[in-house]
Amino acid sequence: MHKVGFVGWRGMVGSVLMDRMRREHDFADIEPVFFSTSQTGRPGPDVGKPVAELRDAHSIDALAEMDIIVTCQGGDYTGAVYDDLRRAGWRGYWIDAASTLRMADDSIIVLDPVNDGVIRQGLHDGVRTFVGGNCTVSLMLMAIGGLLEHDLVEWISPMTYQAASGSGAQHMRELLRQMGYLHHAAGSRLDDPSGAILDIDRDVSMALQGADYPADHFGVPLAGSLIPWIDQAMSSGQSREEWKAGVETNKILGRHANPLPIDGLCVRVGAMRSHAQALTIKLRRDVPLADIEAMLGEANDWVEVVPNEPAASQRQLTPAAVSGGLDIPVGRLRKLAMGDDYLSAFTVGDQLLWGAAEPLRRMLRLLVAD
Ligand SMILES: NC(=O)C1=CN([C@@H]2O[C@H](COP(=O)(O)OP(=O)(O)OC[C@H]3O[C@@H](n4cnc5c(N)ncnc54)[C@H](OP(=O)(O)O)[C@@H]3O)[C@@H](O)[C@H]2O)C=CC1
Ligand SMILES: N[C@@H](CC(=O)OP(=O)(O)O)C(=O)O
Repeated sequence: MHKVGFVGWRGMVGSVLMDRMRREHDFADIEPVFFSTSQTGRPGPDVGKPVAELRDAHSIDALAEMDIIVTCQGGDYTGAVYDDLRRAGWRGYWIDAASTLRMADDSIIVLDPVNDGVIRQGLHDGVRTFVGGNCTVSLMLMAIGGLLEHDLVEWISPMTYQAASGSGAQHMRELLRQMGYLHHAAGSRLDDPSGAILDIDRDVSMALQGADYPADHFGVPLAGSLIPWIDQAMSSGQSREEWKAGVETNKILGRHANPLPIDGLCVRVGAMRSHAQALTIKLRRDVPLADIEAMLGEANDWVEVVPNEPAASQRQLTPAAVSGGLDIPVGRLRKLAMGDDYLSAFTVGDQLLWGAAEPLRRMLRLLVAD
């Protein structure tokens, strides 16, 4: 049985991964060993079988005993141990949620419903480092994999609406505090439907702009507003999150020689969990909408084509509808006024599942099954 070390299992992505693995009975087929950067010696989690106490996640010797390491601990941790572990001669498989190693020459970005062939070729070639993709990239590819499979895409411009959960647990808490703060600013006037809305609006606007607005983590208001920048600035004028869309998509698809142009804007909105994105897709040729819908729906077991109708869009194409599940709805499909080879799409997915934990879980299963 493979000895599998887990690091970062109690964080947000890690907890979702543990939950999925328990549900799918994945622990039955491995010998799990749990590590911590802060709680060495404490009891391990309940995974339905006895596990040893937590080991030190910074001990290269302890890590080197593993056949496979799965880490959801974050980029700083990967940066702190990965090179030392490899230099110590470790030849095991490293499966990582962090972005640190994504663009390394000797790593593969995993999203097997889209790039199973790339992953299997990599395994055959001796690749030992497998990294989950950026959440919006993975969710976009799950949604429009059908068009890419049929080589129908000339370029894509994604405009994202990313949830607070993409920034981590403390940011989710802060979003709720911000919502509560604004509700409090409106006060009991909310109970009077005939009251003057502009009075409420004035006080809420003052609260939004006031010095006491709770924004320690985001730095600026998210509830009642939005944030049109995610991650660091690049010299290209893109945010790093926007840069990832192009480079990661092309690496996932194995399109090194002939990369697809993919570029747009990434925006944080006041959704709790689950990212949405609007896509403008330039097709290589005019294809009837019914054919496009059929290709999208057949691409994998999780994508669901939503009819371009008000009620279905409002009910099914929202963060609230998909959070906690693996479904990837895609809708608002129509040809744009620019021409019949311009397609619009809107898609949403739980970024902690297909956007983070699920591709790692499936990579682990692939290694264990081999
Ligand atoms: N959030 C997201 O949507 C996505 C995140 N990722 C990537 O995944 C990695 C991990 O992200 P995320 O899960 O958000 O990180 P978290 O901050 O939720 O967890 C990381 C680690 O923090 C430590 N920790 C300290 N205090 C607590 C606490 N009170 N509860 C739980 N853990 C605590 C734990 O380590 P220990 O047990 O060692 O103390 C934990 O493993 C990052 O590289 C991120 O970029 C990738 C895709 C999406
Ligand atoms: N940056 C994403 C979450 C994330 O962690 O992305 P990455 O794994 O590419 O760093 C967000 O803020 O929504």
